[in-house]
Parts: sequence; C-alpha cells; structure tokens
Amino acid sequence: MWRLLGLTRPMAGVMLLAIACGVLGFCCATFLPVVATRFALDALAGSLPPMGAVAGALVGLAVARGALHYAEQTCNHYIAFKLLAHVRDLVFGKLRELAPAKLAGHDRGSLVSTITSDVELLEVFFAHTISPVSIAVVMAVVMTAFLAGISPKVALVALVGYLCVGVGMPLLGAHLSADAGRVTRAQAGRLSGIVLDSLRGLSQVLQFGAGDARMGLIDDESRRLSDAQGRLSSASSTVAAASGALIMLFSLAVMFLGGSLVVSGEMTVDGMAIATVAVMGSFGPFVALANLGTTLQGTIASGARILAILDEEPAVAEVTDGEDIEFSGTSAHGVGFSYGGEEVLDNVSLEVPQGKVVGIEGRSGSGKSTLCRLFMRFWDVDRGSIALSGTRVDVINTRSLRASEGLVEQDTFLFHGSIRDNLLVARPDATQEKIEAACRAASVRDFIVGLPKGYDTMVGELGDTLSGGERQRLGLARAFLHDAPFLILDEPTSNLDSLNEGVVLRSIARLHGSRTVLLVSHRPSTMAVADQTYSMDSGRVS
Ligand SMILES: Nc1ncnc2c1ncn2[C@@H]1O[C@H](COP(=O)(O)OP(=O)(O)OP(=O)(O)O)[C@@H](O)[C@H]1O
Repeated sequence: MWRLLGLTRPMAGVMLLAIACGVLGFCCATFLPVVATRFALDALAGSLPPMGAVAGALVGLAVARGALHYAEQTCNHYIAFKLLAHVRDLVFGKLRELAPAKLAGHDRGSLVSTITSDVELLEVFFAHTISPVSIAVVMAVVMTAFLAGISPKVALVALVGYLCVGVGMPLLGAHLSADAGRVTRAQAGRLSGIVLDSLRGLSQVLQFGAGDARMGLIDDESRRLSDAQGRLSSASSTVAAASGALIMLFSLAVMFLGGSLVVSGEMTVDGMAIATVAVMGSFGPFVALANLGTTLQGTIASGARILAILDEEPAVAEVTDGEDIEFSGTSAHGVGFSYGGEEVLDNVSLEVPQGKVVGIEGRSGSGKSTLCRLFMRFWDVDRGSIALSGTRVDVINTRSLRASEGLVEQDTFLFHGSIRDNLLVARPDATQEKIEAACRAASVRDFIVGLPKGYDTMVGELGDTLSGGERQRLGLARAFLHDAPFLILDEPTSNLDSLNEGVVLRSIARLHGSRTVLLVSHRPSTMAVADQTYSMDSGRVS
C-alpha cells in the first residue's frame, strides 16, 4: 500500500485539491439541512430573514455541493487514469526486460489478467481510497469541533459513531470477506489461464474427446470464482445494512442525549435540533469508507501482483552502454548452460566464419535450439562465452546485437493483422520490391499472390487454415527481410515438402558470401547446403 501511495507523489497537488473539494462539498451537504433548520427555528421565533436570503443560502449550498463533488471526482479520476497509464507503462517496460527467459515459465492467463484487470482495479485505490480516507479524517475533525461548540457530550457520541462507521465497518467487511478479495483476483487469473489454454489446445481437446473434462475444469474454477465473489458481495451487503443501522442508531442516540441535556438545562432546544440534524447528515464521508474492507483487499492483491512483476529481476539485462559491432563472424567457446536444473550444454565450442553456412545436426533434445537462443542472448551462458565479431554478446549493445541477428524458430508466430503487417515486423520501412524478394526467397510469394487480397489478406481471417509450412515460409521471409548479416535458422524446412525445401535451400545457398548462417536441422537434405556441419549429442558438440 505504501508503494502504491508512493506512485501518487507527483500528483500531490491534484490530490490536495481533490481533498479540499471533497471536504468543502461534504461541508455544504452537511450544513445545508443545518442552515435550513436554523431558518425554521428562526421562523418559529418570528425572526425569519427575507425569503430571498433564505432561498439564496440554501440553493447556493446545494449548487456548491454539486460543483465541488464534480470537481473532487474529476481530480480523483484524473489522478487515477494518469497513474494507471504510468503503471501500464512500467509493466510493459518490465515485460520487455523479462522476455523471453523470465516469461517462459509464467502462466499466460495470469499475466494477461495482471496486465488488464489488475491494473484497472488500482483505479479503486487511486480514485476511491486515498482522498475519501483523507476527507473522512478532516470531516471527523470539523464535525467534532462544530458539535463540541454546541455540546461536548454530543460531539463525543458523534465521534464514536464516525469511528464505528468509518473504521469499524471496513474492519467488519474485511473480517466477513476474509481473503475473498485475494482469492477472487487469483481465481480470475487462473480461470483466464485455463480458458486461454483450452482455446489454444482446442484441436487436441476435440481429437482426444477431452471436451467434458475440460468443461468440468472450467466449471470448477468458475464455481470457485463465483463462491469468492458471492462471499464478497454478501460481506458488502452486510456492511451496507450494518452502516445504515449504525447511522440511525447514533442519530437517535444524539437526539435522546440532546433531549436529556435540554431537560437538565445543559442545552437549548435549538441546539438539540441543530446537533441532531447535523449528525444525521454528516455520515456521508464515513459511509464512503464502509466498503473499503471488502474492496481494498482485492485492490491490494492486484497491487501485489503488479509489484511482483515490477520487482522481478530479468534473467538477461539489456545492454545500452556496451559496444556496437560490425558483424564479422561468430563463435562459441566452452559454453556450458542449464535452465536451472539439469545441464543442457556442456563445453560447446564452434566457429561460424563470416559468409559461411554452418550446420548443426543432432537428435531431439540435444540442445540445438538452446544454443541458437544463447547466440541471440535470450539467456546468458553459465560457463564459457559466445562472441560476435570477437566481442562477447553480453557486452554488445542489445540494439546492435538484435540488428546483427535474425532468428527463425521452429514455430512462427503470426500477429493478428495482414500478411504485409506480419512481414513488416522484421523491417517496418521495407519497400514492396524487398518484400517480394524476401517472399520469393522463402518460396511463399506464389501462395500470397494467389490469395484474393494478396499481401493484404488478414492472418486472423485465415486462422488455423494457414498450414505449418506456410507459416514457416512466412517466418523465413521475415528473416530474409530483416536483412541481418547473421541468420540463425532453427529447423527452417521441418514443415516443408521437398519442392518448397528445394526453393528455400537454393535461397540459403545464394546467401553464401553475403550472409552468415547457422543452420539447425536433422534433415540430411537440408544439411547438404552447409559448408561445415557440427554434430550435437547430449549437449556436446563434435
Ligand atoms: N525454457 C526451458 N526451460 C527448461 N528446460 C528447457 C527449456 N527449453 C528447453 N528445455 C530443455 O532443454 C533440453 C534441450 O532442448 P532444446 O530445445 O535445446 O533441444 P533441441 O536439440 O533443439 O531439440 P529438438 O530438435 O527436439 O528441437 C530439453 O531437455 C528441453 O526439455
């Protein structure tokens, strides 16, 4: 909570304005009936001021109440939405640092839920917690001082009432909802994770008839979510009912106390009427806090999840004060690496001279893709070193490293958008000629121009109808378009038929001399294009 509060520091001025407007607004709301009572008492005594003054005072207070409440809400929401934008910016910046190594193990659904609904829930904290609490504290002081001027005993009873509603009710809410707020947040994340997972694995679910089991899982998680939500709403209804009852109780207490003080001569009838009306109308700022006990827990849970992401240390730190390189070949020396547990690479050394195509073959799981990712510096090596142009990758500026390398992984991810958009990811300023040349080299041009909308065909429209081979060739076209001097191709032909494989291999062969290629494949036909081939077995290279 302190750290979330810390974020509001640059907004302190607007926050003070919100609090000032809130206090003045509640003063208008509370003193409107008080002033009206005063006029009524004056009328009874036969000394009513002119009606114009009476109407002016009452209408003035009512209009001021509306305007001040509007100003308070505007300030609060200005602060909240500025801060939400700032928090989103921090979270996306952090995700960029954490990707891909630290995001590999994250539950995607939870992550999406944190980025979207958790950040949004902070609005409750920034717009509906900080200033209402401050306003309630100030109003408690103002009202107690005002009532003490009429009768200290009445002021004391009112203060106890304010504490019961403003402090007791949030505590009751927190007690009744227990950890339902935290559970609701966590459960919402789990549910989105499972739904996302089920959607992505839809064909497996259908193929193995796992629909009922999957549905059962989603039902169970939904039930847990609605149980937690049910506990939350039941707690807030109880709190709302109890608050209403307390307000009536304390108003009656003030009235009866006032009556007895009038009888004992310690208070005038006018004083009793004004004190009772003032107390009855003064609970607004405290009622605004009553539900904090149920809502704040969820908000704090969301804040904790966001802060946990912001606190996570990236596996690989971005380099901005290192060296820029001109690519002239790459090498690995004595590289050892594990993902945490078992060793995946052990003492791996290889040379990829400039302009050459170097192949790596080996059985599944021997660590070929891992080595590719280490060349990209998605992870840092545990032992040994990887260097580009003789400079260790961990001292090369990340921007320069990314500009020097292009990676085609086994699975090509296509963003929602047109084929052209997906290709331009690799090089936003590419001309149509460059796009065509890259697609021709990847043997995908004929497929694209054969589509009714050509390069403007939406990938989303195609959905799963795009074959594995077509996606793979689009991935290759992207890499060719990227124009990096060093291309890392991880199984670039695994989904291609021999005709398309032939076209792609001829394109790779044409790269000889102009680009350097590290080519991973288990296909002898693909390996034939390499100048030199390393063999990988159980994390070792020969
Ligand atoms: N992100 C990861 N976290 C933990 N372990 C991983 C991760 N990625 C890969 N591994 C493990 O590292 C080992 C090497 O995997 P890698 O993908 O590098 O092998 P590969 O030779 O490319 O296999 P294939 O030819 O099947 O793609 C495997 O045992 C794999 O389970």
